[in-house]
Amino acid sequence: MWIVIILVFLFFLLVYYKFYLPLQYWRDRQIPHLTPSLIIGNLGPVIRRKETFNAYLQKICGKFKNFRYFGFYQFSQPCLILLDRELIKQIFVKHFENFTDHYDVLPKDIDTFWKRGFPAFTSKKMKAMFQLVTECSERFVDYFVKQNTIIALDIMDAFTKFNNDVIASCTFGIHCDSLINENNEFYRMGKEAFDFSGLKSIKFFGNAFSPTLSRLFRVKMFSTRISNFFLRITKETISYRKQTGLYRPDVMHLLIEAQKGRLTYDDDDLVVSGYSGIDDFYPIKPNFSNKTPITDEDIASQAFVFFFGSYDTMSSALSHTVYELVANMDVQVKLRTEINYTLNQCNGKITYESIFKMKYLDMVISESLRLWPPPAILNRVCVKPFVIEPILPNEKSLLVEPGTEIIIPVYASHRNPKYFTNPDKFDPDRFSDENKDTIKSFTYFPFGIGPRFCIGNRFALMTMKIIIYKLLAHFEIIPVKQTVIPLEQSKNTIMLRSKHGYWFGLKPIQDKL
Ligand code: HEM
Repeated sequence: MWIVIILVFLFFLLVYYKFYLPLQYWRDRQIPHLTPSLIIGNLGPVIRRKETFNAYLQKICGKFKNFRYFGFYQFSQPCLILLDRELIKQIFVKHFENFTDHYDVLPKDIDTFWKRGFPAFTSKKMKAMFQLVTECSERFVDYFVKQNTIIALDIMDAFTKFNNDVIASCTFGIHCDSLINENNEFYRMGKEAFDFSGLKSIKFFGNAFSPTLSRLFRVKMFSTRISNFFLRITKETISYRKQTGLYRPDVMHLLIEAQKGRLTYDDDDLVVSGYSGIDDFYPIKPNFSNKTPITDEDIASQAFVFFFGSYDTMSSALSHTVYELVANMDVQVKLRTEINYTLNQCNGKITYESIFKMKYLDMVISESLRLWPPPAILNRVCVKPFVIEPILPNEKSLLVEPGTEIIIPVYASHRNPKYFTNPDKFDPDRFSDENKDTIKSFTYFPFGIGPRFCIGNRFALMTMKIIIYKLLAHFEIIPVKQTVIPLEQSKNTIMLRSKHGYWFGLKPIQDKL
């Protein structure tokens, strides 16, 4: 009997300390916040699938629009959502050293080389990779061109295969043709690693929303089979290149050079990758040095980080761009005119420089990333105490404690009518030379902000531009019977996803240049 009473007492004590007390965090500090529910915090409408994560966050940001920040609970985890541009700048840029961490699903022990200024995507190195991406794009487009008929397809599935081939080629130096052979090991392993449905979704969202719980239950995101696969192909590649002296201008080459202590830096003869690209923060004078020896395991982890960073983001960004081109046929026609003009200028063979000179292509992609940013939020974790001094009436000084998560609601900011007029309208002209200066700083963040921005941003923009260019040069992209416009977001996932998939038709253009 006593044992039962003690167990019940301990249970309530656990609930009190682990689930009830943390939910008093913002109330105790008199910070504006939404009233949370036990265990799920403020995530109720998302968990109950009443609203999409994006729509919900956008709605509550509107509710707190007169504040610079507000408190939120992801399950029992208190976090701070920033709305004020100046505060975003302070935390993500000026005082970055207080907020160097972020929550993600990558194992914490991966020392991502970005922290040490690894020069993977300088312009010179990208120029070398341009050829590899172009080859993948040509294979992708040829696959459909050969069918010589109107093809209805789920474009996200096709882009996932395309991205798989690009990363396999540019990172690991492996040739895959995933549209033709979707059974290739690289594609299968990638699919398995990034399949966040079923039990994996609990792991994924658990880790993103409640790292403490994930640590408690020792959640492991990627199976040993997957880690072994990436380690094996890395070791095979390294050994093959060492034996044969093979040179390929890819990320694996750079990592092997770093391992040998021979990594070269180039002065960045900058070709601006696009409006969304983050060139200002790029570590042009990199300080990468291998103080500790780089093992094959380190190389495999870095290569996997690139694969991981690009996997969902690329296919999502490309699918939403295609969606907008179908929903806005006038934009598609205008973009094709620019493509045909450029093709004419460079005698039918695109070059690195010509791709980056295409202004309208850049405007279309920038606008698509505004409306549909693949990661809908950015986060940082406080590592050193930081004080947010009061500015507005009723504000108090807030001590941000280590461990507190800080969030920028990117999707909500990109659709905030205060920053973007008629925010739900797809309007590439916002990014025209005449208009782009009216976009306020720290309101648009498709690739993140501050020193921990997306290391692959230039590469992503280059790849997106090449494949959209190639597709539109060969096909009119049209709605088919499964196409649903306007796009309705799925409530079954926190990822940005259309409820009805991304079905479109590729109609060959007969009178090509
Ligand atoms: C359209 C495509 C992409 C978008 C929209 C995107 C966006 C982002 C964003 C928003 C972040 C977080 C930045 C921050 O917290 O400030 C990020 C991080 C990152 N991205 Fe990308 N990304 C894309 C493609 C890529 C590609 C192609 C690669 C690699 C080749 C890549 C590699 C990474 C890496 C390594 C990180 C950092 C991960 C970490 O430090 O934990 N991304 N990306």
